[in-house]
Amino acid sequence: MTNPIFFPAPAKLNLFLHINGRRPDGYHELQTLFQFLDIADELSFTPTHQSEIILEPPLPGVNNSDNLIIRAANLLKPYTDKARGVKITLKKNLPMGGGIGGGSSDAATTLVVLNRLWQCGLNNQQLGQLGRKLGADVPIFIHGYAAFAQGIGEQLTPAFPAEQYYLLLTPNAMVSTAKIFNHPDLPRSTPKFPPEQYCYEKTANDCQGIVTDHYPEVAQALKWLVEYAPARMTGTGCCIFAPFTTLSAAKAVADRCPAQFHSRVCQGMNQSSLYKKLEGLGL
Ligand SMILES: C[C@@](CO)(OP(=O)(O)O)[C@H](O)COP(=O)(O)OP(=O)(O)OC[C@H]1O[C@@H](n2ccc(N)nc2=O)[C@H](O)[C@@H]1O
Ligand SMILES: Nc1ncnc2c1ncn2[C@@H]1O[C@H](COP(=O)(O)OP(=O)(O)O)[C@@H](O)[C@H]1O
Repeated sequence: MTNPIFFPAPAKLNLFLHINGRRPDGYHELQTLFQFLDIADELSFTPTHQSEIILEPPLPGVNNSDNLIIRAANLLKPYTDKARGVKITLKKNLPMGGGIGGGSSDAATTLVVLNRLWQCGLNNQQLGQLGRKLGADVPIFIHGYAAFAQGIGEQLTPAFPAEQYYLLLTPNAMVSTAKIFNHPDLPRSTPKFPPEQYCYEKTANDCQGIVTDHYPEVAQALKWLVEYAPARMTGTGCCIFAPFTTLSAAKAVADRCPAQFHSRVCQGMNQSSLYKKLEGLGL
C-alpha cells in the first residue's frame, strides 16, 4: 500500500484585531490582518465506498460529531455521490483554543481537499459560503492568501505583510472566543481605517486587555515577551507573538523563554501551505 498523502491545515495570526461595533445579531464588526504561519495540522483523506465519514484519532475533549472536520465533510456530502465516504486521519500539531485557528483551518482543508476527491465541483466562493456556517475564520483558510478582513471577518482584501519570523508563545490557558466577545467591558468602538494605512505599531488587539485581565498565564507571557519585541495576542487568545526580522533574533529570544510559555519560532506566509501542497501535486 502507498503511504497516505498528508495535507497541511496551517495556523494563522491576526497581526492586529480592532473591534468597530456590534451588529443587531450580536456578531462584531471588526478589522483584522490575517497572515498564515509555517506550522500546521496535517490531514490525510482515504475515499471509501461506505458513505461513512470516519475521523481518527478523535480529539481529546471534542466529540467526533462536534469536530469541525466531520462537520465540514458532512456539509459537502450533498454535493457528491451518496455512496462516497472517507476515512480522515488527523495529526493535531497546533494548540487548541489558541487564536491561531487550528479548528477552522482543519475544516477548510477538509472542504478544499474533499471537494476535489469527491468531485463536488464547488468553487472557492461556494466553499467559503459553506465554511462560514462552521465559523467566521474558515473562509480565510479557503481563500488561502494573506488578507485584510472587515465585516465580521468575511470581507477579504489581498494584503502583503512582510513574511517575518515570529516567536509564538502558547500560555497554558484555553480562551473561549464567545466568552470574550460577550464580555461587557470589551472595547467595541475603535474607528475604522483604510487598509492601505496599516502599520503594526499603530494597531492593537482590542481583545487583549480583557483576556490578560482574566487569564494570568496570558498576562505573564505577554509581559515577558514585550521586554524583547513588540508582542501582542492573536485573535481572542491565548497565543502571544512578536515579530523579528531575522531567524537568529527570534531564536535568541526563544532560547531565553521560560518552559511554561511553550515557545516556538515560525515564519509568516502570505500563501497558505495547503495551496502550495495542492500545486505541488498538480491538484
Ligand atoms: C475573532 C477571531 C479572529 O480571527 O477570533 P479567533 O477565534 O481566531 O480567536 C475570529 O474571527 C473568530 O472566528 P471563529 O473562532 O471561527 O468564531 P465563530 O465560531 O464564528 O464565533 C464564535 C463566537 O464569537 C462571537 N463572534 C465571532 C466573530 C465575530 N466577528 N463577532 C463575534 O461576536 C460570536 O459570539 C460567536 O458565537
Ligand atoms: N478539528 C478541531 N481542532 C481544534 N478544535 C476543534 C476542532 N473541532 C472542534 N474544535 C473546537 O473548537 C475550539 C476552538 O478551536 P481552535 O480553532 O483550536 O481555536 P481558536 O478558534 O482559538 O483558534 C476547540 O476548543 C474545540 O472545542
